Amino acid sequence: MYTHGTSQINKQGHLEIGGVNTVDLANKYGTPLFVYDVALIRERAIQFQEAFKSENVPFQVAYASKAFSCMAMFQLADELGLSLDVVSGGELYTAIEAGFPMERVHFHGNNKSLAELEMAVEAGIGCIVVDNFYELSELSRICKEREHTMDILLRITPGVEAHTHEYISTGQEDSKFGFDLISGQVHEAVQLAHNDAFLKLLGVHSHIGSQIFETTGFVMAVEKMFELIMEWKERFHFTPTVLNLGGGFGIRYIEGDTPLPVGDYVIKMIEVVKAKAADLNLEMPEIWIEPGRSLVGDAGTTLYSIGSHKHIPNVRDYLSVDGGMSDNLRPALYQAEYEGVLANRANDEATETFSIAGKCCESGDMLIWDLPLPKANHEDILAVFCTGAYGYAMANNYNRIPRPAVVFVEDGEAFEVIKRERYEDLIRLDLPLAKKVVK
Ligand SMILES: Cc1ncc(COP(=O)(O)O)c(C=O)c1O
Ligand SMILES: N[C@@H](CCCC[NH3+])C(=O)O
Repeated sequence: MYTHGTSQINKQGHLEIGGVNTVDLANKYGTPLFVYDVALIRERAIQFQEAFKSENVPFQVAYASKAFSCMAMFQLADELGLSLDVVSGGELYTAIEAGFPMERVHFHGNNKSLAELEMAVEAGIGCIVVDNFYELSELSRICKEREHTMDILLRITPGVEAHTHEYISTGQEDSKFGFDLISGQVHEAVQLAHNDAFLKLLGVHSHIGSQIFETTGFVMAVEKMFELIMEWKERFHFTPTVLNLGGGFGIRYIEGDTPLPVGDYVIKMIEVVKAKAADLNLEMPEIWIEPGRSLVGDAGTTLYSIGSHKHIPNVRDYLSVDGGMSDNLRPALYQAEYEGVLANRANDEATETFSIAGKCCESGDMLIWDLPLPKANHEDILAVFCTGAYGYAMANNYNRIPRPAVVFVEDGEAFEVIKRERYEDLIRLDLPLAKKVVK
């Protein structure tokens, strides 16, 4: 079994996470169930922060909350001294309700609504990452009306293509995100923002993509940024004090995935920024990053109850579980791959090969193809690893399947942080047909 974080197999042969028996968790909270290894989240946050501290560089590590957001997660992020990257009014609202310090909130998004911008300004958040000209002018107006000065970054698409799935690659020229560099629109944006009375332009942001295993793309993005900085210095007398290099640090989902230790990405970024700043005789800027997946991804495990088994002679064995694309859209959306074990028989030898199907009414609702497992049936619990990022966050009610519960585990204790949806929750916003349909 792939052991990571605090996961291990206990004396009964059960998968244990955070010192808690996952079979007990499944019995107590039901399945599907997301289980988060809090110690692993802490460890990752500390590794990112320590890398910056070891190089004595001013920094912010902002948790990209789109990976998994709920009030308890935001409170944990606060406790860990992380900043918070939000991309919608909903994420911001969750942060406000969680009591997250607003000065450490950064707001992203390629189409923030006017109501969202107003909400962010009124909440007094720390920074807005401006994505386009429309947002720039509307934010300027909103701040002017309120005589509120807002710190901003400009998001640029540096023209760097990350080696990852095309749906999660964001740094290339042909992208919906940010100001384009090749056409020169970024210069116009810098000039406008720098001259604005109520916007304080701190610097620039780039996010080249997600699930990245190497540092080359980040290095290229930094190099591009410094070419721009020299131009802005000369043309507009503007020198950024903040460079935000985004997130995207990869994790190991399956054997063969080769992420770097998180500190290595940071050290490499610092090395190039320091060298470039020294070369060009510029002051060292603050470096901000925004990890999502690498903070919570492999800390999450989903427990499912196994149900039906379909054996097709000489073709395949399907084992169906009580969740699927409703709690993990990634296999259907990105052909993402996962590993899993039987949580209740984690030591048993894998003698069979099963393909794990979800229960949604879609042939594409497959969680794992060809998973080696012991002979399994409806009495078993399947644990799927590394579901902590973009799992619950992208969960949905397709087929009116209620979304699972989420528990945090640490030091032998479990805390429910999101309740399981009930059927009543599914119809909470439904309204009955107002009048009889006239035929
Ligand atoms: C702007 C921005 N920052 C940070 C992230 C977090 O990425 P990841 O979860 O891969 O670290 C994303 C998502 O890809 C993003 O779009
Ligand atoms: N949701 C994606 C990543 C997109 C990240 C946001 N820009 C995933 O599961 O890999």
